[in-house]
Amino acid sequence: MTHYVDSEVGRLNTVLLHRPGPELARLTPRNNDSLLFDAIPWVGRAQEEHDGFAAALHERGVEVLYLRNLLAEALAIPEARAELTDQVLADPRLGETLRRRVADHLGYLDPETLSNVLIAGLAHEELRTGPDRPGGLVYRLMDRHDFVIDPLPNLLFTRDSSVWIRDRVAVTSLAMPARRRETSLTEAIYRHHPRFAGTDLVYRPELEHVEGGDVLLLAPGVLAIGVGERTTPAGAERLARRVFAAELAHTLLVVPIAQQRATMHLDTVCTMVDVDAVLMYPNIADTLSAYTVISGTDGEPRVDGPAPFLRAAADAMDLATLRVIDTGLDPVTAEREQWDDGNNTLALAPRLAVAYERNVETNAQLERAGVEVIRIAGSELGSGRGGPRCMSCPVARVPG
Ligand SMILES: NC(=O)NCCC[C@H](N)C(=O)O
Repeated sequence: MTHYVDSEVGRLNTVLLHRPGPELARLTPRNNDSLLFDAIPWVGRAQEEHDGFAAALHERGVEVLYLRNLLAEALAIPEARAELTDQVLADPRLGETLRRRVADHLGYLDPETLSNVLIAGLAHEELRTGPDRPGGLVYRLMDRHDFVIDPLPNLLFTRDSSVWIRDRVAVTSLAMPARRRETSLTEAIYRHHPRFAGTDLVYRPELEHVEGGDVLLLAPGVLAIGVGERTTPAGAERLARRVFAAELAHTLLVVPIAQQRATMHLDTVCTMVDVDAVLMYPNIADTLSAYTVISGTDGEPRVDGPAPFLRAAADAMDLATLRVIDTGLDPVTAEREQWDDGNNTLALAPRLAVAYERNVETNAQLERAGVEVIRIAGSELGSGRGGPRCMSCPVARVPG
């Protein structure tokens, strides 16, 4: 099995998705902000929409791996099980008594049920306690709406917790507390699942913050990385050092983006739809800049710039120009469609992209520019503020 990704647009062979499940049913008006959702999704409809997304990929010959299944399979391996339960039990909120109770509870679960609990979390009332099984002071003082193990509704956005760069995987370091535990699951899958035996990790969750939505593989050997609300400049520098040391890339473009929710990741404003074309939010196309980082002869990253992003990218990619397809014909439409993930397309091959159907103008722009658009429904999926690219982690693409 070849796991290899060196571009955004090489024909997609294998992708990692997460079909949303009970973790979405944990969202309430009390917790949706801290869990990074803008609304309370209708779970059944979100699942239907996600199945539509997966079916569109299947129809085009893409192998779809589901994170929930890989996790359950990995949890059948004792080391993986021990690591993941220890990690949950290390939560300092628990205290000794509750920690013992949770350990008992998890100890009885089969791998599939444990996988579901690690994803959906454990609610206060789901933990069996009683005179013979006391929860202790911490449990007594918990609000019944609190979670003993927090749910991971953003696991849906598999792009962010790991990124394949050639034959290595970067397990990222997520910035938001609500998402941190996601990478313990992805790391366990890559380290323990037989399918990924022998895969080297080029980045790890304990390093400086880097999120996958900020990493674009512009061309073989050329990465762009957004720095803003999530990925930090220190994270970008660390990733540069690691990919240079492993000879996975020769150039990394560091792209500052506004530190706000609408532009939380670089892929919310820019995705690639052809080897020489990006779909880009027009309100920033002319102002986006990039620092070009290359590996110096002494191994230290050498930094040039800033320069306009489109110029720096074309130079690094050895192109005369990088074509820009912009989202929306007027600034208001562009702003609305950018918010609804119009820019966030997933390329299945050059000039073939999956996009949310609701972004009518953006999709028409893509078609005018010669890109075939596979439209999917996303009214419920979009409540987490992510589109087709955010919801997919390419594991194998035809090399560029
Ligand atoms: N690459 C992406 O833009 N992913 C979308 C992440 C959305 C999620 N609710 C978050 O705030 O992290």
